[in-house]
Amino acid sequence: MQTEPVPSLVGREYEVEVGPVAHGGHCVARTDGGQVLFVRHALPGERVVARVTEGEEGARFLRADAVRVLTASKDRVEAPCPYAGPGRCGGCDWQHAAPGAQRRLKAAVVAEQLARLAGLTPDEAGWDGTVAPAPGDKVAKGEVPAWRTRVQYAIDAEGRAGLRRHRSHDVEVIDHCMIAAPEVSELGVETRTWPDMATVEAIAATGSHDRQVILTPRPGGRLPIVALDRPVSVQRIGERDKAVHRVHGRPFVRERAAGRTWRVGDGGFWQVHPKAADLLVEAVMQGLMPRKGDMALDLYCGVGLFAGALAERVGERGAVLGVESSRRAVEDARHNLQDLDRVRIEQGKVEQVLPRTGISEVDLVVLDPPRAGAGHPTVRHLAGLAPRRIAYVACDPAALARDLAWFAEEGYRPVTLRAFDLFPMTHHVECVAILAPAK
Ligand SMILES: C[S@@+](CC[C@H](N)C(=O)[O-])C[C@H]1O[C@@H](n2cnc3c(N)ncnc32)[C@H](O)[C@@H]1O
Repeated sequence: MQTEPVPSLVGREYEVEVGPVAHGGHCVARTDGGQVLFVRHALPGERVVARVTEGEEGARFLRADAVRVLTASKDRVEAPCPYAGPGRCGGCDWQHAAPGAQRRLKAAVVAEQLARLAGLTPDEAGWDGTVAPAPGDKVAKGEVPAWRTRVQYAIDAEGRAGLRRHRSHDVEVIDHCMIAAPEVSELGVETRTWPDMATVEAIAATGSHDRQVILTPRPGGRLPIVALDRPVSVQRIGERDKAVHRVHGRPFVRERAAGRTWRVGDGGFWQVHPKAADLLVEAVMQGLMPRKGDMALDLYCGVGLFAGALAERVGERGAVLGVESSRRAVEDARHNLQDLDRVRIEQGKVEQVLPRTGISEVDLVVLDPPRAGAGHPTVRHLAGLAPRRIAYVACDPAALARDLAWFAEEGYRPVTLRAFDLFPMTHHVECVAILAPAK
């Protein structure tokens, strides 16, 4: 039996009242017929014409862009970036919101996720309900902090650099990204052509003069001849094997944070905002209050940032075990922390490594998982180790809230929660929750 195709609603326009902001940065609205719309480029309380970008009749929800604002929110500003707006660059989704409003929207999302997925009010989570700007970021209306120390440019068919459009492979060609750090813009990726490249990533390390450009050729692309305006390290990722070939310079950058230098190789995780690493280490250490002789875990440790800060505090009698799945990051972590005898780094997935360590008790845990969160088995295992405190660093408030619900089941509750705006002009937010036994 043949089924009728469901009619697409792409391109259909609806005049709607815009409701609250949701996880993912869009606002929620409803059509007269009751269908839910996730609207980008809108703000809560506005009346807009929303044009559907994805979805069909009867779908659980439709995605849409606000293409005309009929009644504007007082939080609306003219987008400072010429590439922002419906159908344009997918990088910044909140260029049209005043900086203070962006942080209030992020706070609303965190509060909603905590309530819905963990059953916690801000008070119960030990949170003052605010999102703090990163130190030194411009926060006045119309000002844009240039915070991105790592930018991955997509290259179009004509070899021009740009950024991807929202939920699309199309490239919005740009001549300047306003949120890119000046040291990234100075690399000149946007001002030259890259005929055989699929992506070009530009990295400007914080606190050192290291710069790196990582080239990923199109299938069959030539080994590029790279003549950038300044000497930088250039890598080329092999098309088939994903192996990295050094074209020029070093295969890593050195970042400075928490009083140490960190080697970070290609593809290795490092916080993008230049103030983030220091800020998060400070928040984690303030919350954990490590003591001499403590045994600590740094899970999802990357190149060893929190393990290093912990090791210096737990001293000779203490010990730190870091766990990280990326082989390259583990090599870097071991290199970065080689002067600290009491640190060990295990390579593998946290959920697999933890059960086989044989450790039955720890004092402190740092947990900094990717967007998916840690998950119930890891949370259960950690609670079984009876730590005095756990610091959970979260780039996704939904994953944090889900894991907090598991922690509650296992007898741990948040004592403090802080939220930071480490991704201005976008909907992303970073949280640090400190957990302790509920008693
Ligand atoms: C958000 S980063 C945190 C890195 C580090 N804590 C930092 O601040 O620089 C998450 C890290 O977890 C690693 N990772 C992802 N899934 C993992 C897993 N299942 N087990 C262990 N590490 C994992 C990633 O390679 C990445 O380095």
